[in-house]
Amino acid sequence: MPSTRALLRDHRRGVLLAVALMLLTLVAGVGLLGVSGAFLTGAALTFGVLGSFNFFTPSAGIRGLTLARIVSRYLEKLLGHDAMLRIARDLRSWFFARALRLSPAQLGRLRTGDLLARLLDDIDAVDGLLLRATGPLLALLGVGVAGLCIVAWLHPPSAAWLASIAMLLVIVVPARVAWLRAAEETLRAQRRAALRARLHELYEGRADLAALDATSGWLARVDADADDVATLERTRRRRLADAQALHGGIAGVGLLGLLWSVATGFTAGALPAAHAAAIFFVAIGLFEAWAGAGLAWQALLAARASIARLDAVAGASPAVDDPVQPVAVPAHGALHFKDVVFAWDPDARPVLQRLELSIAPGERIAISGDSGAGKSTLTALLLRSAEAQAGQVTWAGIDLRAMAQADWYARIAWLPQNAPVFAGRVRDNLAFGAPDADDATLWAMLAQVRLDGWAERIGGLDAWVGEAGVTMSAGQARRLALARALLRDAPLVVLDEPTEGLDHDTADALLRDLPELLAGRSLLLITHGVLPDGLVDRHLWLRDGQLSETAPAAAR
Ligand SMILES: Nc1ncnc2c1ncn2[C@@H]1O[C@H](COP(=O)(O)OP(=O)(O)OP(=O)(O)O)[C@@H](O)[C@H]1O
Repeated sequence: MPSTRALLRDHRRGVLLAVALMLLTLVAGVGLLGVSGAFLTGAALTFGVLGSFNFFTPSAGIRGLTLARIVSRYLEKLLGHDAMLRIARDLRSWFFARALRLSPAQLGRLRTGDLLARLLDDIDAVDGLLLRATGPLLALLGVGVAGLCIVAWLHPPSAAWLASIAMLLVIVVPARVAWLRAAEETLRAQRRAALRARLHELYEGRADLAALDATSGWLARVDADADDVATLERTRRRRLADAQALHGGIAGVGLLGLLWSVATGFTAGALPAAHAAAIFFVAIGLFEAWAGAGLAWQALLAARASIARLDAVAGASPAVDDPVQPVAVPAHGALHFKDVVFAWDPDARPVLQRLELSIAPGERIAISGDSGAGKSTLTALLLRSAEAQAGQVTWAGIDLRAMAQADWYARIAWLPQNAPVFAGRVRDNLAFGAPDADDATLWAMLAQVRLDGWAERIGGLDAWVGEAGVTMSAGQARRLALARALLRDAPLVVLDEPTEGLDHDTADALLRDLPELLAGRSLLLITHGVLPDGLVDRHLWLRDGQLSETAPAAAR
């Protein structure tokens, strides 16, 4: 799906139906006014001369138009909301899926709150584009053309006057609310996103901000952001109110002119009284309907600004893409980094420089190195969230770039540095690793990571753990994430600092148990710690972008 507009086009049938009903409602409303006006005037003028006025045709018309208006309004709301909700649903899942293709580094350039604003505010502005903006504008045009045709048929001079007033409204109203305001709408969307991002960061960092006594400073920034948004909203509302006032003024003058025009026609004998009244009331109906144009213009502008924001994320090319015809990924194999060069920034010094690494099936390797040496970068290449500028990474002799990402992930059990604990049951947190594992397997794994006592205490596999593991210690959260990774039946296990947050004895015991937990699978262990004898076959050190078997003097 290439763009937001393309997705909207997919819903055109439902939207067109709703817009047609919108038009029918407007036409019925304006027609009702015209026919009622003509009917009452005709009836009043023939009062007492029964039989000289046809009551039946207009009263049937009134009943028909009233009914048509009620039914079409009901159906318009029903179908319109249905179409809008479908668009919102599809837009959200489409945007989410498109954003997920981007690498963590690409997404990391956006603030989470900004991403959230795109997912909520911008999609809110766009899902109603067709039914709050373009649809109403088309319907207003349609009812205008229909009304003018009827008036032209009854009395051409009045139609000419009405058309001139309509032209004036078409120029004045958008000029006040919409013309040259695109940049302001973009700014408004950005400010709203900034406010949401600031609030999100306040929530996420609330404990640190409180501990540093910085909450009030942060709240002041939230207030400043909120003021910015409020100022822009006020300006927008003022413009809309101005446009409505202009509309009211022009419509008033238009109606006076029209009164004069129909009165002249009537006195000249060119226009029957009932027709004069019909023209006058049709014009009232049209002006009332056209009063909605300002809001529709504003909605159109806001939606366009939001479409640009959505497409900026959804249209971005992922740093790493799947090949057109992916190669099947063998279930077992050796992993090779061959002559790999990688820099996060093309102008910066490469983090990895002609790096060589091979892990044979079942081999266990540890990699250590100073902070910032490039250990996580190495796992990023392994996980294909970044692409090497030179050299290649292969599995069973096949370049990872020839594989579909999802197929390759099926071969890896990965424990990242900041592995999350999800709000849910203990069972849910483990099930990501092995959706089909039975309770006995889950308990056995909990015992192996020494979490069985904790799980029993809190109520077993169905006990609830709070978001981000708030009900757990850091070490428990780490072990739960480790259990999740180890439960995954994959030939290559990649553990980034598995013992971080654990006390020395627990860490040591866990590492000693690791060979048994691996059960013959390959291991790439990133660690700063001291390893028990026999855990790994080779311990490598990452320095200056290359791996060596020689430990730095400080580590010996
Ligand atoms: N997404 C990124 N964008 C730009 N630079 C990055 C990115 N990730 C890491 N770097 C840079 O690459 C270098 C290596 O970082 P990396 O995280 O791989 O080190 P590390 O060895 O894992 O460190 P630590 O032991 O502290 O986790 C650092 O200089 C870091 O600033």
